[in-house]
Amino acid sequence: MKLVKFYTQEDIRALVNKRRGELKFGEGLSVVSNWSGLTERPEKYVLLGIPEDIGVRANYGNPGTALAWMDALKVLCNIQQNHYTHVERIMVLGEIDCDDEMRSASRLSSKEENYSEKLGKLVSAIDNKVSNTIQRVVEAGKFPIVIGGGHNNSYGNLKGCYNALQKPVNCLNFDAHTDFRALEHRHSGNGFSYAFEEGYLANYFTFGLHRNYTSQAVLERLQLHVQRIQFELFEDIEVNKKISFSDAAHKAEAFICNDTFGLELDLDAIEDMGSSAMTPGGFSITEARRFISYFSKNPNCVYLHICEGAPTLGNFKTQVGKTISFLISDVIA
Ligand SMILES: N=CN[C@@H](CCC(=O)O)C(=O)O
Repeated sequence: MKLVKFYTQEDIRALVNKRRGELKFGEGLSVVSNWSGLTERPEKYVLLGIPEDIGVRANYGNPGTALAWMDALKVLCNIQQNHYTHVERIMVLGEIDCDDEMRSASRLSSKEENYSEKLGKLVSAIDNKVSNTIQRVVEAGKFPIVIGGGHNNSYGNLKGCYNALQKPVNCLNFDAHTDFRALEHRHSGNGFSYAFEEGYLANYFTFGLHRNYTSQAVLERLQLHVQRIQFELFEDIEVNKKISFSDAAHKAEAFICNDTFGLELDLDAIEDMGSSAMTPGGFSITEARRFISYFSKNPNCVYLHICEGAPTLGNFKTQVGKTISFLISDVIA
């Protein structure tokens, strides 16, 4: 099983639009071309893409998340390299090899019997690749920045951390949805419920949950585990103003950040962002940047996953990659 397609320096340089007198980020961005030696590398952050949308399709959502990674990398390679952007802190690993699964998914007809379950099996195959890869990166003492892909990949991130660290980890999720759906076939709506059920996820906090898109069944499931699962509604933060953004963030921090945790951001939490579940009412890009910038710098944070971006679904195709690139640069700055 091939886990990762490692990128070469030439792959990265080919994405740069050179301009005389300027140094673009991609001109200084280093790559790691195999697993050996990762531990010795000086860069803390390891960038990795997951070009798949099978999890979203298996969750009856709109496809398109497979394209977010390359769009984001292209934009990142063309931001400026200067003393604020710190290219020396990050390296590119490459992408999870999803080719076989994407090919198999494209051969399935949505009309055929057990279509979603068949997609779910392909999602499980990607889960294995993601968890093995994250395990290796975390074991090397590095901080993975993972660009999805669907939110199904939260499961592989958490399992990989569990295997590397030999303990369940907490998770802080900036998201309109809990993705704590039923333990049916694997898809983008049950990454956290599966990780919780299988013991990889300890405490879980969803920041900015949309009340209109959370079923009563999910709310009751969360309530069963109130000691370990909490959320703050988007409406209470931004509409009713029952709690300020910073008080809600501090509540999440107290619940999650006193132990090892993963940080997840679903782009569908951001207003008008191209994503499977795009919303006209959500957080601003600047709020998302402030959140990720703050929490990713906590010493207990072990990875960041930015997911569900679907450039072709948005009003502004180029803005998904640019938003992801802002978020990556906020982490390393
Ligand atoms: N990861 C996203 N999950 C959401 C969104 C589904 C959708 O695409 O509409 C969910 O399952 O509710």
